[in-house]
Amino acid sequence: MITVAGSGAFGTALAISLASTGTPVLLWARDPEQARLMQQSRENALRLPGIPLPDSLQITADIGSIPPETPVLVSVPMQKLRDMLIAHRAALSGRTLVACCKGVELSSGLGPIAILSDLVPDSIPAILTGPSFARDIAQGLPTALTLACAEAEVGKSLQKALTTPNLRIYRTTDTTGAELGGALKNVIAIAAGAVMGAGLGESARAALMTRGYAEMQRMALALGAQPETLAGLSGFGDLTLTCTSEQSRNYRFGQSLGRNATFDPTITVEGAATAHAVLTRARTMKIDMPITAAVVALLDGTLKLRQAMDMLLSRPLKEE
Ligand SMILES: NC(=O)C1=CN([C@@H]2O[C@H](COP(=O)(O)OP(=O)(O)OC[C@H]3O[C@@H](n4cnc5c(N)ncnc54)[C@H](OP(=O)(O)O)[C@@H]3O)[C@@H](O)[C@H]2O)C=CC1
Ligand SMILES: O=C(CO)COP(=O)(O)O
Repeated sequence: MITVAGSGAFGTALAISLASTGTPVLLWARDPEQARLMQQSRENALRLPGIPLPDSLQITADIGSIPPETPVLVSVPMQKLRDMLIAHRAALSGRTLVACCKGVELSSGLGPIAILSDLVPDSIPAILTGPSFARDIAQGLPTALTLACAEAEVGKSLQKALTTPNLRIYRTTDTTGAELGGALKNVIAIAAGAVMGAGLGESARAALMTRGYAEMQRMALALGAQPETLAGLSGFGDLTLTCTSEQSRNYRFGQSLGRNATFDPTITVEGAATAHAVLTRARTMKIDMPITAAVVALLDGTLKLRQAMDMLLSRPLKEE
């Protein structure tokens, strides 16, 4: 039995994918009414409408019903992870916990692995990340993700348990690289969306993605990540997906910034809070992250898009 805690788009998609092989899967939704509706209608009409839930997928609002010692995929937005763990740590203790979120916590500057370790110290923390849209996974389209766990044997067993015919899992012990790749690419995706929304062109986007990747590497390597992890699915792979697709909420949010348009505040946009958290950390560590700084200035309204671009373009010329 595998449990997914969090019935958003990604949690539901992972639960559908795992259950599609016949594996018993429990999906926990915090809202009893939503759980009842999903169990009855066999659909997550709120987050993944139109995709049926397989028979071996059961929905519950009772987190205490998760069988002991089985792994739990924790799939809530990054800025909600702490509250969720505090509320439910008794039910989650003593097991492998796989964070399925991308970001850096604004209040602490920590990533999901450190938060899991702090709040549920008797758990084994891991992270599942990489290029994938929830709808693609739920529809059974081919997808590859990275599973990072510092305990190599636990990582191997999770890799096996989470692989399906359409979902190929690679593993690493580099949790720092995996979580930073997934967090930082969302900030660059906002910038890429802004550039495209403002009509600055695909050449500008390619430049931004490449220099954004350089920026991601500077921060991640300084924090101990392996360069191969950044070059893999969780870094370069997810950067590519998120900066080039309107399926991405971070990208669409960036587009709306570029167009000076409004964006539905209820939509999860991980890169916004993460940009602020990362810039604070970068300043303390004296790491140059001009694109992240430009995104923060756009978000805070201290620069307009054209001014942010001028700031990036007028930086001193240097070697690549
Ligand atoms: N969507 C995607 O394509 C992908 C998403 N991800 C990552 O997955 C993570 C989750 O995103 P996603 O599923 O899309 O988000 P959604 O916005 O679709 O859903 C968020 C879910 O989190 C739940 N939630 C929020 N706060 C809490 C809380 N305190 N306790 C319990 N549950 C809570 C919400 O419940 P409620 O409905 O009751 O508010 C909702 O079910 C993000 O970090 C994202 O980057 C990764 C890859 C792909
Ligand atoms: O992380 C994702 C793709 O890998 C999903 O991106 P968004 O959160 O921008 O929709």
